[in-house]
Amino acid sequence: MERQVQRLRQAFRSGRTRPLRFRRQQLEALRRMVQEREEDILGALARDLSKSELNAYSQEVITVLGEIDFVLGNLAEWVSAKPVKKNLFTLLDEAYIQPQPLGLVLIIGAWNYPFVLTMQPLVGAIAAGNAVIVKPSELSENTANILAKLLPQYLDQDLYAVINGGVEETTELLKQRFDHILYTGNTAVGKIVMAAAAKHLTPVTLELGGKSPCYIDKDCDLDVVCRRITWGKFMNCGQTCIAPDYILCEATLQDQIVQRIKDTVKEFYGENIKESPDYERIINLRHFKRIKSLLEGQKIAFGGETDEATRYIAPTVLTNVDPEAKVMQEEIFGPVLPIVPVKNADEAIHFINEREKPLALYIFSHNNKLIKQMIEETSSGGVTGNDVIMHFTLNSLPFGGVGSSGMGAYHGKHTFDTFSHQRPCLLKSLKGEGANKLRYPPNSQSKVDWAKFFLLKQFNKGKLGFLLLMCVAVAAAVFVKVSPLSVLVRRPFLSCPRACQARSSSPMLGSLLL
Ligand SMILES: NC(=O)c1ccc[n+]([C@@H]2O[C@H](COP(=O)([O-])OP(=O)(O)OC[C@H]3O[C@@H](n4cnc5c(N)ncnc54)[C@H](O)[C@@H]3O)[C@@H](O)[C@H]2O)c1
Ligand SMILES: CCCCCCCCCCCCCCCCCC=O
Repeated sequence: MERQVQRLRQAFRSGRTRPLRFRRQQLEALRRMVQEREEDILGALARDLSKSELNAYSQEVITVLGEIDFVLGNLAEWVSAKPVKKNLFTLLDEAYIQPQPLGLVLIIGAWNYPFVLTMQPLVGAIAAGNAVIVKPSELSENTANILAKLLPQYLDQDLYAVINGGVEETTELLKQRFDHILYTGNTAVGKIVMAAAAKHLTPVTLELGGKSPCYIDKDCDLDVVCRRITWGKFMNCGQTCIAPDYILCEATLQDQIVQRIKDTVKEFYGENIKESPDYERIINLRHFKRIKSLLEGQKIAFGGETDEATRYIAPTVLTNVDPEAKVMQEEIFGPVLPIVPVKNADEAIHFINEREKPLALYIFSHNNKLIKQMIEETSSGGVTGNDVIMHFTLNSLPFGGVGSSGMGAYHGKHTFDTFSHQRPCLLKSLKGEGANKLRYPPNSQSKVDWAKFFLLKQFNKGKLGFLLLMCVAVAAAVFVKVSPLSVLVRRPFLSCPRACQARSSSPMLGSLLL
């Protein structure tokens, strides 16, 4: 593994990833891979998660293709130097920010959306000019294997690699030095990743999880609210990082919510949910048993059916759930939706703020002021008002967590920035040395006074006008001193009373002028 890491790092040092043309070529090749091998990719997702081709395409493949197109359309602008505002000391200099690749980066993916959660970060890492190692989750082994097979067929093998494996291999990999690690997975492992990265001072982006609350205000259209919640909660059999984990609402709304979700489940998945191609399965027996155990002692309003042989758990809603119940102590990450009654929005805000910062927060209300108040008075990785999940799909929004739900963010240009060093550049001339006398020893009160004048923002309009005039004078003085045309202007300028006045007010400034 160490040799593989060194090989990629050497390839990065060749500088091959820096030209825009190369990066575009690799992204176009990645797009070709997704298009040409769509069947293989969809087949792997079906075997891993029982995802239908339509769901796998609309939830994962389309996101990756859209990201590639978006990045290709903007990359030339992103990689360009960005001129910045200057101050009086740098007026004649060139000042800009140059985005540069970090080097060799590591992307560790999770199993629930195994294609998009590895490929979407990869798009940005390539766009930023890095060499990349992708470590897919071993739990979605079919997708991991197809990535290991396909990526080398399309991308530069010296610069982009897939390393498969589980805890042991990932632990070994984390001993290596990377220039950035983007990890997607649970919070406990996120801490392991961060600890390993700290040994090399490697920056990390941690895309973690948590219990995403969903507050339903009494002033809303419950039919619409319950449709949207049903869609986002039971997509991928509830195995979505930003699925609404639990509902907070007034107790009087519970029965209406239960009935509407029940009706919507029937509309979405039919009478026999098990037969629906749109309803997936739990990833493995461990998670199946974990989720099933959360039902113990709970009042099941509807659902609750399970089948261990096929790892099926029916869409399930629990009512009057005790905040201390087991189902409220861990991220559910499955098709179980607890309802926890609260008196009002204020109590909901208090409930949310008493717990770890979630990855997402959802608020449903006709009252936009209330939605803004809840956003203002809580914290979460992201928010969607009057819907769920959808902030994930807008790549102008940085997608990430806060607190125990993660750090850093990606999607769109945010991925490019995550995998870039924004290098500040100031290019000066060797001319105009006179102006530097102000900063050279020996220091003096007048130098400090001038420094304060030039650098502190205590100007008033009069001072600013005088200052600009002085700048013109300094520029003219420099011109007079250095330009061959000075013979045409020296005589009148030298007789200028202001230059003499300035010289008397400060020997420093005077010497700058002449
Ligand atoms: N924020 C996001 O974008 C996002 C997306 C998907 C999932 N998630 C979160 O991920 C969690 C579910 O994923 P998961 O953790 O079950 O996925 P997982 O089991 O696939 O683990 C994620 C990655 O961590 C590696 N890993 C696991 N244990 C490790 C260890 N001890 N040392 C080193 N590496 C290890 C795995 O090999 C895998 O590549 C949930 O909390 C979910 O909310 C977050
Ligand atoms: C006509 C087709 C309609 C297209 C549907 C548009 C919305 C699709 C949204 C899918 C989003 C998938 C969520 C992935 C979350 C991954 C991170 C957490 O696990």
